[in-house]
Amino acid sequence: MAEASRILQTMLIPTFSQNPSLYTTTIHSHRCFAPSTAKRSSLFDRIRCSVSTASSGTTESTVQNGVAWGCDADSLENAAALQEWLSESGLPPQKMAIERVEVGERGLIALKNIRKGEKLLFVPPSLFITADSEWSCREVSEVLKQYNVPDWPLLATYLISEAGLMNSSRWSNYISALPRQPYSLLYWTRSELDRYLEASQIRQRAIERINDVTGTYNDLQDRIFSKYPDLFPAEVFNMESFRWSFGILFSRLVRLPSMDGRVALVPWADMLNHSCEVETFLDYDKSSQGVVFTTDRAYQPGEQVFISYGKKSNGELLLSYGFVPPEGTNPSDSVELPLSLEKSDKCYKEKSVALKKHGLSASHCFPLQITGWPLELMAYAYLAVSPPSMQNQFDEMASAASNKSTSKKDLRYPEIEEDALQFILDACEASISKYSKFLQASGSMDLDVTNPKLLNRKLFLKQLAVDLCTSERRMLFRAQYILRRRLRDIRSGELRGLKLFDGFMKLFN
Ligand SMILES: C[S@@+](CC[C@H](N)C(=O)[O-])C[C@H]1O[C@@H](n2cnc3c(N)ncnc32)[C@H](O)[C@@H]1O
Repeated sequence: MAEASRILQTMLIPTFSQNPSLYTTTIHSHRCFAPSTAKRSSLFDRIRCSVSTASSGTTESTVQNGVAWGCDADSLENAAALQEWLSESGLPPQKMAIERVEVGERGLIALKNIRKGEKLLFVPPSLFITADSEWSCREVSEVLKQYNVPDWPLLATYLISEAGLMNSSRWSNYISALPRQPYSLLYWTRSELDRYLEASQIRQRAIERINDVTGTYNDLQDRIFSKYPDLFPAEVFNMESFRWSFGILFSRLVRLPSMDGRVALVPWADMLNHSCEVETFLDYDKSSQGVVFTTDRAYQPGEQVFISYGKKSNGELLLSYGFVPPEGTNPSDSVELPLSLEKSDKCYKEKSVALKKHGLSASHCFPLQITGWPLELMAYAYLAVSPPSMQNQFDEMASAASNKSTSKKDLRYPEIEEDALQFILDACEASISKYSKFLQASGSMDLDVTNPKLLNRKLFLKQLAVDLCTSERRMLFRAQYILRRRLRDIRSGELRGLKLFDGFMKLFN
């Protein structure tokens, strides 16, 4: 599904930050959707439905009245009109239909028995929206061509331009069935991010993303829209419509590996929800000349059909898609652990220089998974604790800490291993206490709210944050346990060594 990181690679503004390590296109599988989960999802979904319009009631200026197009996130009427239009426009008969579902509000359910290994969908290219799609308003497209606007901002502008034309756009049925307010951290206000996601590094990623979207809009506005006010009226092309269109792109854009990684909005295919249990993903099929996916499990009539949006952590799923899978169900889940060099370190300068040479800085985040942590994190820890006498190895350590390093050998410095593990443990425990503080306080948060819509929104965001923080803290607890065990083993080994040495000295004496 949406390859969110690509926005940062193709955007207009060269200063945009990049964090490619966190976004992968590969797919993972897992089991989830136990009955209890489904029950919670439907309750949760009910809150979500009333939340999609509720943010307009917030007092914060960053979330305004939203856009005039699209529909409520669970609307089936618009979805039915979309299905009809797609059939008339060349979508072949399908084995699935759009329905209200337990997971993801609306989704595709099987109408017939679907076998494992079956190809489904067959959406023809005439029904995709890509950077080459024809614009209803030619003049707008001519202007944008002159400025070589990259794919993501171009698609965002395309969507707004077509949406602004309402029924005269060829895509009006598609746009009407899109959520009016996509679930995404783009719609969280700064104080909501600060309040609910203080413990998680996803907060910073969300802030950067919001700034990127705002920066892109400002850049387009300054360089293009303000020069052609008749073609780009402010009532249509404004920050709010860009928040919407980027929210749609982040949650629905597909990268098609078999079309040289081209990005596209694929109506109908983008009604499929994500499951951590499946690995299958959307791609262009050259033989049938359409977007398809191949099922990796069987479905009975009435069951919801899923694809995978990729190997993404719960934080990344929240960031782009606005949901957090149930705890423990996402095998690709990871938490970012922030590490920093000690400012008081005698070699702070030399270590910073070594890190800089390899594209890192004196503070860096590394992903921890329930199964362990990367070699890069250990290398960074070695560097952080190494004494001045090891100065000759700083470069080697910094190189191994950067994921650009080609040699993936497991660096070992037995003389500082204990310090390095203790350094990681301290960082884990500092993080755990932030999460615990938030999770303990979350029970008593927001009770002063009197506006029911606002209460719904706050409860919904808080629940998402609690789910995210619980899953992130769980991985930190696991790392803490492994680190403590390793340290205990090292220390008891040392103790044994010391005792042996003592005994030997006594004998000698
Ligand atoms: C590509 S769209 C899928 C169709 C969407 N449900 C709709 O009705 O338009 C992605 C959005 O679906 C929802 N979604 C997808 N998978 C989900 C899941 N496993 N749990 C909860 N929501 C999910 C999220 O709101 C996400 O932003």
